[in-house]
Amino acid sequence: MTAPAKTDRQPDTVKPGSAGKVGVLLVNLGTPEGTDYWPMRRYLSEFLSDRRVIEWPRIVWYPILQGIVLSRRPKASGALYAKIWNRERNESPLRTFTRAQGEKLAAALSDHSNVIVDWAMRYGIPSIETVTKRLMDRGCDRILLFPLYPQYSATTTATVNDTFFQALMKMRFQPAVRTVPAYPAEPVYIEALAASVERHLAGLDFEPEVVIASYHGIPKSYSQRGDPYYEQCLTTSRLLAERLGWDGKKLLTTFQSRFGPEEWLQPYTDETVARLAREGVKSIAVLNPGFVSDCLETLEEIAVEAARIFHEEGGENFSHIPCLNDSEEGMRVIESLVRRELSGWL
Ligand SMILES: C=CC1=C(C)c2cc3[nH]c(cc4nc(cc5[nH]c(cc1n2)c(C)c5CCC(=O)O)C(CCC(=O)O)=C4C)c(C)c3C=C
Ligand SMILES: [Fe+2]
Ligand SMILES: [Fe+2]
Repeated sequence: MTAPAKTDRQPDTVKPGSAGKVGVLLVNLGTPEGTDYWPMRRYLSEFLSDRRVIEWPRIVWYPILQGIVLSRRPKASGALYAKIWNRERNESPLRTFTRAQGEKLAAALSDHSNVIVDWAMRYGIPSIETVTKRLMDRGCDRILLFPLYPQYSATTTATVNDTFFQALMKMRFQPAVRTVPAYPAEPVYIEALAASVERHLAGLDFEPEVVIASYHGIPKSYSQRGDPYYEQCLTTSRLLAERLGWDGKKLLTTFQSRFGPEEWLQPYTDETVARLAREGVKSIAVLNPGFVSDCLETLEEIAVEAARIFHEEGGENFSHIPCLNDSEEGMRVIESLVRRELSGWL
């Protein structure tokens, strides 16, 4: 009898499939590790080097990024992050909420012992690659990737997907994958937004004359070249207004957080807030339907800065309506989308 032939084939280091588990990977934008110059610079550098975010030719953009933006912005942005920092945990609110969403989703799916939930950040840590490998090391041979953006944009959803697939490109033995699509018109999302607005307004001691749905902006040129983000924001606002029984004068749609010299989606939130106050509107409320979690852009730019502008221009009552975060309604949205997209895998 001859001995079996020796082979030089080695098993892959990462072995999906050993336990037949299903991973759910929640991904949000990202956040700095601290508010000082260097952590801020590292974060902004990774973020603003992303070609999905800044589409300018590298030969034009890199000298501006390295020479101007990364010498000034880390300090300025760091001071803003410091205003909203979660000092108890020494981290940004975006990280705190994303972790809570992961933990609550894991608890909600505990009826399925083969599901593992984890979370990652597109910029900063934990990175998508690290957490994808961790899920596979824990036995996941299937992964559902959930970019936490209700409206699709190449600047957000696509760059999360790209980064996930880039991590997979390095693997010989890949897991099976699915991605959760954007959900601008999902009834469970519209209902959650409406319920959160109704509850928040019921707790105020004033009735806002106008409510603003303020979304993060993108350059107008991206929209003109086919990014569906603008239309998806308008869809969410239209369905929310219909559900609340409001007309287009009661619920306005605006865009915030513009960056750089280009024109961004309009109308701008800061200009709208100032105009309303100058026109004699005394009471407004602002919600951020495009943000799954409260973060710098909602807690500072809206709840602090937009409120300051409104008061400075003669407005009297301003209220920021929190994002869905890890609230019961917010978790209902995340859980129901995950359950739907896992169908056939559970
Ligand atoms: C420079 C271009 C930017 C584009 C395009 C952009 C799109 C975009 N961003 C979000 C969500 C978030 N952005 C956040 C912060 C943030 N965004 C930009 C720039 C662009 N965003 C910068 C430079 C920063 C950092 C802060 C600053 O220096 O101003 C955040 C908050 C992160 C946190 O830790 O709190 C979120 C969330 C969306 C949804 C979007 C396009 C649809
Ligand atoms: Fe942004
Ligand atoms: Fe901002």
